[in-house]
Amino acid sequence: MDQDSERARFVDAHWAKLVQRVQMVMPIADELQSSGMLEWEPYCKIRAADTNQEKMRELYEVLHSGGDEVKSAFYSSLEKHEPSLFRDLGSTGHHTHSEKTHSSEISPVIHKYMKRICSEYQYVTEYNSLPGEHVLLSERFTQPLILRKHRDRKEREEEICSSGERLQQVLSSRSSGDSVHLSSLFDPDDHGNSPSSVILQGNSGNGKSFTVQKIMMDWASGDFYKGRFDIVFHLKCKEINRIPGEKSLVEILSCSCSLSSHEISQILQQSPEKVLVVIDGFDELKLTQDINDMSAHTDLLQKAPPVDTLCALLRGRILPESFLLVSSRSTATDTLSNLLKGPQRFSEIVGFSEKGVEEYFQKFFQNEELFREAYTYVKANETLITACSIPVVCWIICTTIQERFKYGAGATSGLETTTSIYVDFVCTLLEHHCQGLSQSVPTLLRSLGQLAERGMQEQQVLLDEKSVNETISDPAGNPFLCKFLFKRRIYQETMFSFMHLSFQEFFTALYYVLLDEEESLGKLTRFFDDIFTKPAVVQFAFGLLNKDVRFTLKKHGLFIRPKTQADLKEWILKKIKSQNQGCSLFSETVLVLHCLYELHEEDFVKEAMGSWKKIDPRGKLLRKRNIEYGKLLRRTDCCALLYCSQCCQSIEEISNLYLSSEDLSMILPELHKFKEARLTIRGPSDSDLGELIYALARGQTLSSQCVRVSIYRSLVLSINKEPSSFCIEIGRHPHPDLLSFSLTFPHSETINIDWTRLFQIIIHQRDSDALLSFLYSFSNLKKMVMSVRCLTEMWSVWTLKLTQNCPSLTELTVNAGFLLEDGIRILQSSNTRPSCAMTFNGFVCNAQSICSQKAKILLNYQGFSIKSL
Ligand SMILES: Nc1ncnc2c1ncn2[C@@H]1O[C@H](COP(=O)(O)OP(=O)(O)OP(=O)(O)O)[C@@H](O)[C@H]1O
Repeated sequence: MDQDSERARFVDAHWAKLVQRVQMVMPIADELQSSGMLEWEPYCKIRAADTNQEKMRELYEVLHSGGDEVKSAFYSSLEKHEPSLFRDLGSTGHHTHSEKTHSSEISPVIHKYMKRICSEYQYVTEYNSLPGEHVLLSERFTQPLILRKHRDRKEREEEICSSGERLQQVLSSRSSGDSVHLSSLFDPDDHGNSPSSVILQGNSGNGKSFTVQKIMMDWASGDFYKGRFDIVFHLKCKEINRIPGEKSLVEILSCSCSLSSHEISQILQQSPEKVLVVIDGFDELKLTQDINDMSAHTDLLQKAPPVDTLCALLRGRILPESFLLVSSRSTATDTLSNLLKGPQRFSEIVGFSEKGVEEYFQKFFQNEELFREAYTYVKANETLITACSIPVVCWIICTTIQERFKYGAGATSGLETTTSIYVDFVCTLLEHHCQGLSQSVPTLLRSLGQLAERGMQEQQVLLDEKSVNETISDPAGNPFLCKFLFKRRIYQETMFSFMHLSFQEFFTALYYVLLDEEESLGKLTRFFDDIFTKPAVVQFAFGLLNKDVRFTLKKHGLFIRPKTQADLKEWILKKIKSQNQGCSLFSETVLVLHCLYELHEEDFVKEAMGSWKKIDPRGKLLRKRNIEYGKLLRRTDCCALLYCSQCCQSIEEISNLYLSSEDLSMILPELHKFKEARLTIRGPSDSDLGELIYALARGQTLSSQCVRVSIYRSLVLSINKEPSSFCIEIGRHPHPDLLSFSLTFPHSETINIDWTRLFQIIIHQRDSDALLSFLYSFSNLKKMVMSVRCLTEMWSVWTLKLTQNCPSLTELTVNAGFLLEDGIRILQSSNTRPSCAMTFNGFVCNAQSICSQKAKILLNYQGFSIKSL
C-alpha cells in the first residue's frame, strides 16, 4: 500500500475518535485550504460551524469526496497540529520528511530548525500592524502568476497598456493558462535538466519577499521539496549590507538563522547537493565594487566583506553543488544574471491573475458577504482591478475597505477614490520598499513625473535608456520603474517602463499639479484640452486635489498650490458650461463625473452639479453622427454619478442615460433628485420598474418631476409630480391594440399601488380585462388618457365599465386612430355618472370603411354628442 492510502486508512479507522478529540480544526482547515485541498465554499461551511465536532463533520464531507490524497494531507496537518492526539492514536508507520531526517546524524538539529522556521514564518507583520500584532501567512498568501518566459517588446507593450479583461487575456496567452507553481521552480525542463540557480524577478510590491517566506514555510512544514533539499537557508540582501566587518559564508548564514556556525558547517559539508539558499532582494545588495574585481574565494570558512562572500556563493565558488533561488527587481536582473552560476533559470512573478485577486479578497475578508461586496465594487472599476494584479495594491484596497466595514459603511459609501489608492501605493513603496534613497522624495517624484509626461507626449510606454538617464538620477534604485532587455538584431537593447500605463498616467498628473506658477496653468489646460489627452491623467489630477490626498502628499514634502486647485476647478466648471450648450461627447460627460468623484469635495461637487443644466451623455455632436449611440454607463461611471447626486439636493435634468438593471438599482436611491430624467433601461424586471416608481414616489422634495423611462424601446414611462401623472406608452410589441395610457391621481396614492403587478399585466400578460380589474383597485384615480388604434365595441364597453367602477374618475379621454361604427353605437346608448365626462377623438369610419371625417365624441351624464372637426 502506498503512503497516501495507508494514511487514508488511518484517518478512516480513527474517524470517530478524531471527531471527538480534534481541537485545532481551523488551523488544519486553513492549511488544507492554502494547499488547494479544500475549496472555498466547504471551507466557509467549516468556519461557520459552531462546535469543533460540527466542523469535523463538515470536514469529513471534503475528506470523503477528496479521496486518499486529501486524507493524506489531513493526516500531515493532524500530525503537526495535534501531536499528542496523534501519538495516542499511533501513526501509520510511514514517516514524514521531518521524521525521516530524525534518523540521520544531523536530523535533530534540522528538525529543530524546521520547527523554528514554522513558528516564525507562519506569521506576517503587516505595514500597519501594531506592536505584537500579526496575521497568519496562510490567511494572506495567494499563489501569484509566475511565468518562465522573457517577453518581447511588443508583448511587453501589450501588457503595460491593457487593462481589465483584456489584460487577463493577454497574460493567459503568455502562460497558456499555466502559472509555475512554487514547488516546481527547480523541476527538470523538457530535456530532463534542472537548474542550479533560479532567478525570481518581480516588480516592487509584487511579492518576492512574501513568496520567499511561503517557500520557507512550506519546506519547513514538509510540504515542498521533500527529499530534494535537506536544508533551506534564507538570506536577505538588505540585512547582509548591514553585517559589519568580514564574514565567512557559515557566519553569514548563522547571523540569519537559529543554527550555530558549527552546526551549519557540519550540515553544509555533509550533503551540499541537498542545500538550497534562498536570497531575497538582490537589487538591494550594495555592490561596492565591480563584480569582476571581487575576491572570489572558495572556502566556506574564509572571511571576506559579507557582500563579497555572498557574491562568491552566487558565482558558485563556494558550495558549487548547492542550489540558489535569488529574487530581484527587474532593474538588477542583468547584473544578477552576469554573476549567477549556471545553469540558470529565469522566472518572473507577474502578479495576481483575476482569479488570484478574487482568492486574495476571499482570504482577506473571511466572510462571504463582505468579500462579495468589496470584490464586486473593485471589479467594477477597471483601473483598480487592473492595479490589483500588484499584490500590495490588493492589500491596500482590502485594508481600506475593511476599515469602512468596521465603521458600518458599505464598500460603496464614501468610497475610496482611485487616486487615493495610487497615492497610498506610492507612499507604501516609499516608506517600506526604499532603502536609503539617493535623493529627496519630492525630487524623485517630480523626475518620475517628468519622465512620465515625456512618454505621454511621445505616446510611448517603453522608454529608452537615454531619456531615463537624463531624467532619473538612479533608475536602478527606483521602485517605480521596470527595466527590460530586448533582443534587437545581434544586440541587446535596454528599455524602461512604469509598472503599468496607469502609473505613467498617475505620475504625469502628479507632475502637472506640482508645476510651479508660470508653467502650471498653460501646460495643464493645454494638455487637458488636447483631444488626445488620456482622461485618466485628468481624473488623477482632480484626485490629487482632494484634501486628504493633499495632506498625505504634504507629509512627503509635496505641495499643490491653491492657484492650481482654483484653475482646475475653473476648468471643470467651464467644461460643464459647454455641456449645457449641448456639445458634449459621451466620454466628456463621463469624464466630468469622474473628475468630480475623484476630487471628492462635497461643497464643490454641489456647486458644479448645481451649474449643470443637462447631463446628457449623448451630446449634440453625436446625435448627428450617431456614434456612441446607446452607450451604456459602466458600473464605475454609475458610482461616480451616484456620488455626485448624493452631494446635491436637486439636479436639473439627465438625459440619454443607458442603464442595465443592476445600475438602475444602484442609482435609484438618488433618482428622485433629478427634476427630469430620461433613462433607457436594458432588461429590467417588472419588480425593477416597481422599485423605480416607489423610489421616485419617495422623493418628496421636488414640486415637479418628469421621468421618462424607455424599456426595450417599446415601453416609455413618464412621471410628473403633484398631481402625479403616470404616462405609459406601449410600443407595438407588448400590446397589440393599446398604445399608451396615462393615469393621474394624488401623489400620496403612488405608494399604495402595486406597480410590479401593473407592469406584469402590461408587459407579459397583455390582457385588457386584467388591466381593467387592476385599474378598479385605484381608489383615487382622477383622470385617464388612453390611445388605442381603433375604438371597437370592446374598447367602448371597456371604458364604460371603467368609469362605472372607478367612482373617483372624473375625466377619461380616448384618442383613437379610428372610431368604428360598432364602438360608436355602444356609446350612443350610454351615459356616465354625473361627475364624470368621457371624450373620444378620431376619424369616424362609415359602413363602407371610409374614415375621412375627424370628430370628437362627448359622453356625460346627459348622454352622447358628436362634433365634426
Ligand atoms: N503572494 C501574495 N499573497 C498575498 N499577499 C501578497 C503576496 N505577495 C505580496 N503580497 C502583499 O504585498 C506586500 C508586498 O510584497 P513583498 O514585500 O513581498 O514585495 P517585494 O516584491 O518583495 O517588493 P520589493 O521589491 O520592493 O522588496 C506584502 O506585504 C503583502 O501584503
